[in-house]
Amino acid sequence: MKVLKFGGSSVAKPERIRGIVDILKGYYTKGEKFTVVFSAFGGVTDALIEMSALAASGDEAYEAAFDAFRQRHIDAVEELLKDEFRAVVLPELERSHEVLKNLLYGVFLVREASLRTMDYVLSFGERNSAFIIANVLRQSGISASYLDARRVIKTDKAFGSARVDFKLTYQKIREHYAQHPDVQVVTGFVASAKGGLTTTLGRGGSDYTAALIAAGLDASVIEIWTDVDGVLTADPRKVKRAFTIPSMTYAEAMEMSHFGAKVIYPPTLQPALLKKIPLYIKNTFNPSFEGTLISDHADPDGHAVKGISSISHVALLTLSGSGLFGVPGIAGRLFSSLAAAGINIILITQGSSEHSISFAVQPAVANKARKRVEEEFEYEMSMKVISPVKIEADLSVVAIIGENMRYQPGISGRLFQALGHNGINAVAIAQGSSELNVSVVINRTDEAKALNALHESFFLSDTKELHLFMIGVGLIGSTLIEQIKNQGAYLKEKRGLEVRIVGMANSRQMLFQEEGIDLDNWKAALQEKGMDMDPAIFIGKMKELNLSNTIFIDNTASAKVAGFYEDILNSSISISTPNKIAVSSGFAQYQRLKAIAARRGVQFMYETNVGAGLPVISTLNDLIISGDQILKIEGVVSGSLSFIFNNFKAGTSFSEIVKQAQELGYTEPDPRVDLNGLDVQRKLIILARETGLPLEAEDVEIENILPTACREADTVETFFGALANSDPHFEQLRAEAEAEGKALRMIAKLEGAKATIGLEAVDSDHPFYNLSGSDNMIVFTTERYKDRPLVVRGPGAGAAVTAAGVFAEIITIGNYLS
Ligand SMILES: NC(=O)c1ccc[n+]([C@@H]2O[C@H](COP(=O)([O-])OP(=O)(O)OC[C@H]3O[C@@H](n4cnc5c(N)ncnc54)[C@H](O)[C@@H]3O)[C@@H](O)[C@H]2O)c1
Ligand SMILES: N[C@@H](CCO)C(=O)O
Ligand code: NA
Repeated sequence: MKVLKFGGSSVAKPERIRGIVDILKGYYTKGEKFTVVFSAFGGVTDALIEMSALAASGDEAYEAAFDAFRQRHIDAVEELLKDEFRAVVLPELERSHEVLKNLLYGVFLVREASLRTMDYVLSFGERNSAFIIANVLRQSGISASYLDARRVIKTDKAFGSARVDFKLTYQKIREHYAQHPDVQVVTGFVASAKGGLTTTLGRGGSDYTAALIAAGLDASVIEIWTDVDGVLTADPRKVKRAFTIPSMTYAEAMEMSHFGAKVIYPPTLQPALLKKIPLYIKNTFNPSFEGTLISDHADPDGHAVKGISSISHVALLTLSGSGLFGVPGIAGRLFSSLAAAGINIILITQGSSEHSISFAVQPAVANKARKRVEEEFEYEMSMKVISPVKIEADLSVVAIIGENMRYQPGISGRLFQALGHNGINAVAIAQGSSELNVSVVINRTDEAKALNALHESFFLSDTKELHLFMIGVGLIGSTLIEQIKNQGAYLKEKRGLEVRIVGMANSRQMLFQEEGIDLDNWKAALQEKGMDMDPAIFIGKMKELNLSNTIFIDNTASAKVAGFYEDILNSSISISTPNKIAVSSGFAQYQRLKAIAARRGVQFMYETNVGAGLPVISTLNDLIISGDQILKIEGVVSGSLSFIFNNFKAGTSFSEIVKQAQELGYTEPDPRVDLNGLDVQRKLIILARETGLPLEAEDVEIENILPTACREADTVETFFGALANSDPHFEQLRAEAEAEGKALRMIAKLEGAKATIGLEAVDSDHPFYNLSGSDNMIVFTTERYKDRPLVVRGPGAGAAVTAAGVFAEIITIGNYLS
């Protein structure tokens, strides 16, 4: 025997009831034996409560509410039943409506709706629905009859939430079903007490009805039909990628429901649980879907963590002081005082130092709880051995739930890593030794981020979403976007990474789309839908969205944007940037940013600051961490200057070649930053700092090659004019070098603490002589690479290689985040 139960949402509309008839016909034609329990039509119980409340308050509007109730059921009959059935059902229904109408009139007259009266009023909801549906089933050819559960479910007289007399109930159920072999269509929720008084079973009552009948009949299975695909791994309103849990244990289901997964209310399923009757949660709107099986068996191969859940609003209270240590009875008094005040405790934690006990309650009772506890410990507080109770509000509890956690080390490590990498602070932690759930109290603003981060870490470790916020969509930025777009499918399929650009901005506009900006149309979207750009608002929005796996990308050359790094890192958001300003400004600032990133456990990456995509900074860091001593760093580190001098041959003009370098995307947004040595200086400073030298800009000697008129030009255009005037000067330098068989190279050098940048004419046997294109070449002479130095060489500027360097960092950070 199978017991099925359909909730209110499943029978809210006549067409849904037709769907149920199809499902049941399927069972029936297969010859399966079943009985089916119905809740009242969706919304009916609330309507009955409301009309009684109106009547009890003397408001005649109850009549209109009753009329609507009556009409709704008559409409359903007319829609679902043919004439011959209607002729039987309607008069019956009208008789019952007459009783309800009189009952409400009585309530109206005496201005009172007691729990006892209410139970009777509410019973009309389930009685109507089960009665109507029983007839719809008969009409469809199923041999079925209506069972008013008051005949079999027997309770005491605790109206509103009556206690079941199990022995009597099971006996009545067995007797009834023995005499009625056809399909019994049962009213959920209602029962009766001695003297035929109508009672109800309280919250989750129809599930309870189904469980009682299943237990009474030793049913093989219970199916709870609802409007979702079973129990999901997390609340789908907060975690978009939540999915159905195929199977779980009663204990797990119990834990999930404590944390607000509203699919079932497990206490009511206790009768079935005691008899180990398995339970399916099925979707009326997706009947072929497997749903969730809840049974006695832990699935040894299943996920260690079955679900992730949360309680959105809690307050944490802490009792602390020397008066707690080694004094028995403190916890007893604390919790007794709260119990006496009727305060429910959600979570408790005490460290073994016994210095403090923290417990979470609903925020609404936090002040009352504090007051009660302070009364209880008034003496100890006056003696100053216990401190006043501390309240922390605006908190949430998130929990991971699963029976198999018990057998697996590393689960809590993973939990805290996922929280930590997303910058979520654990305010308090609780785990019972049953190891069925680990609960963490966090700030409420982090709730959704925490749920998503945990969900990703435990269920989707092979697919992860990165959320990028990108300022600067010029040459490098737009190239990066193109690369992300082209590589998207590969990353998703092969690396399980879904890269979304959630925020983007140029100096004029900014755009946010939580589901990810469409990378085929980002330019138009930014222009048409973007709002006025303000970096402070951009960063504020990024923090407010508070998405898991957030990465900030700065593709500008702006000092203003770089000024926000401290704030961003402090918000536990990782950064990747080709912008050299932050790292090459004051040494103190460089150190501070590094320290903040380390403290917050986030990444601050800027490999493209030197040699663009070439592995220069990472190589240097590898040398240093492996204990090598850096003796000298020498290099051509400007891609544009390299290109310019590599291509500056007889018959060309210097200014023309600078223009070409600009057009090829090698130069800084203002090419003078390359020509005046500032860009090279920044790179040398960065390299020196990575070796541990507290180098400042003024410590670097730069040979200036740019004539004053060029340096002082107002705009980039006037600069090019001035540069053309200086062509003869550069031609003379070139010709002199060539005459000696040499080539001009702008060389940066760091030896000991001495940092210099200068234009040198190098011989044909010099390693820098043969550079071509925008090549950079960095030569590390170290204790281990002394006779033959370590060399990194290759194109050191250009949109594709630079963007690719940033892209690689995004992936590195993404891998780190999970
Ligand atoms: N070109 C290269 O080969 C190369 C190599 C390594 C590093 N870089 C660095 O990459 C960065 C970007 O270079 P690019 O060539 O793409 O520059 P670009 O001028 O083409 O683009 C800069 C972008 O930043 C935006 N921007 C500037 N200031 C802003 C502000 N205050 N707020 C918001 N947006 C702002 C602009 O609107 C534009 O979208 C620079 O820091 C550069 O040093 C470039
Ligand atoms: N303008 C820079 C880009 C790379 O940082 C260069 O020419 O090297
Ligand atoms: Na690099």
